[in-house]
Amino acid sequence: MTSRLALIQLAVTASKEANLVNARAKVIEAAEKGAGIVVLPECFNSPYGTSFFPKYAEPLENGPSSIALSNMARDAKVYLIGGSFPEIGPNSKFFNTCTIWGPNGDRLGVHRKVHLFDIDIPGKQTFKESSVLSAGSEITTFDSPIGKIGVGICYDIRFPEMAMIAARKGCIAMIYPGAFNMTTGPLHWELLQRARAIDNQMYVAACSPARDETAGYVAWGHSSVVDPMGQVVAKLGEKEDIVYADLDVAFVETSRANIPVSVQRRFDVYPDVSK
Ligand SMILES: O=C(O)CCC(=O)C(=O)O
Repeated sequence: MTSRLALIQLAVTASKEANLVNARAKVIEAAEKGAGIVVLPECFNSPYGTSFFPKYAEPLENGPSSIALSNMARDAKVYLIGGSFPEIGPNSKFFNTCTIWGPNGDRLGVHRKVHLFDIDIPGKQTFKESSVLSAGSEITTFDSPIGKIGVGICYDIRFPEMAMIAARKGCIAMIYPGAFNMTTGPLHWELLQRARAIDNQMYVAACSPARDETAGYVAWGHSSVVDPMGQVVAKLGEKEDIVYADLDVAFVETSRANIPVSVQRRFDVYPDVSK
């Protein structure tokens, strides 16, 4: 069983309306090229930055981005992992939120970024999402025609537990809308995808916005797909583009059977890794 995955490395602008129009055109193009599962990047409809989150935030129910994403998924007849957008949620709290849509336009899942991006590499990259955002607290999976798929957002990829739990719940892929930067991108973007893929013998894909050198936060780009043996099977440069890869469930099964680490774990030795 296979399905073609498309990652849309969208050129995000300051105009939410223009971003939604561009995203729609690209989702339809990906579907015409045979994609059954389509992914948009983190903050696909707004610039990425704490000052932008409250300005661009919208509710989950009947906000312009949710309506546009539902229509895109329905009109293109695809499973759509709708990147993320700043959400104004319960008690007026802000979240970095990914919505997942089915080919009939129904919402299949919601992932609120669990691990907020708070880092400080002096002189290079400082960011504090927690100054504005609240964190989600759920591991998110949804059912696709080729099996369960897990969803995280960007910094979530640094936390192996999330992908491991998703894999142990039966996921065959983890998909991360993300926007690494010019410091951590070259160091860790691909390595983390390959690490999570090998840890769990699953496909891992990460979808970035295109690089905009004029933006306050410059995204690394390089949206890519890694297979269950840890090989990079598709990778973009930094410009706006779409990359495709066929997800093959049989390859997940063979990888897990050939190197059976998932059934060799010694939970008797490490029942709780927090200790
Ligand atoms: O982990 C990183 O280096 C980057 C994470 C990030 O940009 C994000 O979570 O939005």
